[in-house]
Amino acid sequence: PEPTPATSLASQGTMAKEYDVLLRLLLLGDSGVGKTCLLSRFTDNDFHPSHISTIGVDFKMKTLQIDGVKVRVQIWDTAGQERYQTITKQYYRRAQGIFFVYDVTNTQSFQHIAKWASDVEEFAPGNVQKVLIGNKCDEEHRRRVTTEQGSKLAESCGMDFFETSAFSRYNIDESVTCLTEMVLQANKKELDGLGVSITDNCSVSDLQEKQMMQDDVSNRICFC
Ligand SMILES: Nc1nc2c(ncn2[C@@H]2O[C@H](COP(=O)(O)OP(=O)(O)OP(=O)(O)O)[C@@H](O)[C@H]2O)c(=O)[nH]1
Repeated sequence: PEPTPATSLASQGTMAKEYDVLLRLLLLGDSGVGKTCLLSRFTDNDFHPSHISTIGVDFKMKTLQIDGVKVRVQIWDTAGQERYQTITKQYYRRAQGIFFVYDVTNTQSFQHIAKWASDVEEFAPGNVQKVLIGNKCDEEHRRRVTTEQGSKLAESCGMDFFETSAFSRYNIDESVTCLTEMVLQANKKELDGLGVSITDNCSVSDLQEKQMMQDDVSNRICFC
C-alpha cells in the first residue's frame, strides 16, 4: 500500500500534536528470517506462527517518546524473496535507518547480510543508520550462528547489534529504540541547520528529501 504522504501526516500532527518527528526505517533480510513477525510484535504485540511471505513492501507505524520528543516511526517491511528486489530497492533511498535481519538458526541468512549491506551501499542515502539483528534467539537448540559471530560482523560493518525474538519479545523495543535514537542523532545537525528544532512538528524524511533534491538532482531515481 502507498502510505499517506509524510507531509500530510506531519500537518495532521500540527492539529492534534500527535507526534513531533516522523522517521522511516526499513527491515531487510532473507525470506523467513522473521521481519514481518518483528514488526507485528513491535507495533501490535502480535506473533504469527505461520510464514506468509510479504509481497513487495508493507509498513506499520508506532509513536515512541524519546527524551520528551514524540517520534512517529514508520517501519517498512520488505519481501525477502529475490523476485521482489527490483521493487524493494526503490524504498532504500527513502530510509533513514535500516535493520539488517538474519535468523540465528539459518547460516545462509547470516552469510547473505553482506549482500544486503552492499545493496544498501549502492541504493540508500550515505548517512543511513544501521542495526544488525539476529532473530529467533528463543530457538537456542537450533542455533547455527553464535552471538560472537553476529557481534563481530556488526563490528566490522560499523553497526549496532541485537539478538532478538519476535516470539518472546526479547530485545524488540530495545532494538527499535536504538535505531530511532541513532537516526535522531544523525539528523540533529541537519534539523538544526535548517532552523528546525526536533521538538517542532516535522518530518526528517521530508527534510532529507529536500536536501537530496538540492544535492543531487541529476542522480535522482525516478519511481514512476
Ligand atoms: N521461533 C521463532 N520463530 C519466528 C520468530 N520470528 C519469526 N518466526 C517464524 O519464522 C517464520 C517466518 O517469519 P516472517 O516474519 O513471515 O518472515 P519474513 O522475514 O517476513 O519473510 P518474507 O516476508 O518472506 O521476507 C514464521 O513461521 C514465524 O512464525 C522468532 O523470533 N522465533
